[in-house]
Amino acid sequence: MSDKIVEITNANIYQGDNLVLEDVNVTVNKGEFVYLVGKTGTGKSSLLKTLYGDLQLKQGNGTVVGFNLKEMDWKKVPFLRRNLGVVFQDFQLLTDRNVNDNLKFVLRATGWKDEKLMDEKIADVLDKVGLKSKGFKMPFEMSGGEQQRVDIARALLNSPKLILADEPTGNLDPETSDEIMQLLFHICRDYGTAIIMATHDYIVISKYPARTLKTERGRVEDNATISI
Ligand SMILES: Nc1ncnc2c1ncn2[C@@H]1O[C@H](COP(=O)(O)OP(=O)(O)OP(=O)(O)O)[C@@H](O)[C@H]1O
Repeated sequence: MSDKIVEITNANIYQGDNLVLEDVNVTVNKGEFVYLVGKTGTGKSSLLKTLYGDLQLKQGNGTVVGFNLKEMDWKKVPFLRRNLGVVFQDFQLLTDRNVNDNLKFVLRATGWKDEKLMDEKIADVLDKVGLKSKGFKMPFEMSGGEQQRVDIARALLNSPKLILADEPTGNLDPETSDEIMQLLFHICRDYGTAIIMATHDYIVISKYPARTLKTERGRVEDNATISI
């Protein structure tokens, strides 16, 4: 695979019959951190959904972590998902089981079988997000920031080259947001993981500046200047 983790060219992105984004051209390289901003309803989630195979790319071309979105047989979407990590605002942890079992559930669902290897992998990702001793906690016993760390740990399980994060600090107070941003930048810098993060939080962007894509008037503007 080249250093291009995402390459979208001349893409039109639809929700049903509605054209949401026109002539999208975006390339993201290995280890790059990219923000995705834009007013509510301008297509940030639609773009992310296209990248993780939740919305079919009908027009234009797109490659994500080596998968061709246009020619991809939809049975291959699970394979695409195994090669990228997705982090959401609302954590989406299974509430009936502890952190270890949440992570094991994902490993099993993505084809892992060896218990020892799974336990090692879980210990590794929890260590990476600073939750080494928290594997036996239930989600409801954890703060919002800790739950978001578990969500990030889950995204790291299959050593993805790309993490897509949809407003990962949306439910967090400023201090906890800061910690999550430091963690995401650390993952990006130290493991070479490309990260695309949709956000409305311009304070976060000003504190942690990076390339910014903006959805506006049906287009994606690259390296947009944003005003706070
Ligand atoms: N499942 C759907 N079916 C039909 N239209 C949809 C669907 N999801 C979103 N849309 C429409 O597509 C457009 C883009 O929505 P999208 O969720 O991508 O915007 P967004 O920028 O992510 O918004 P937000 O910041 O509120 O999350 C909106 O007009 C929305 O109403």
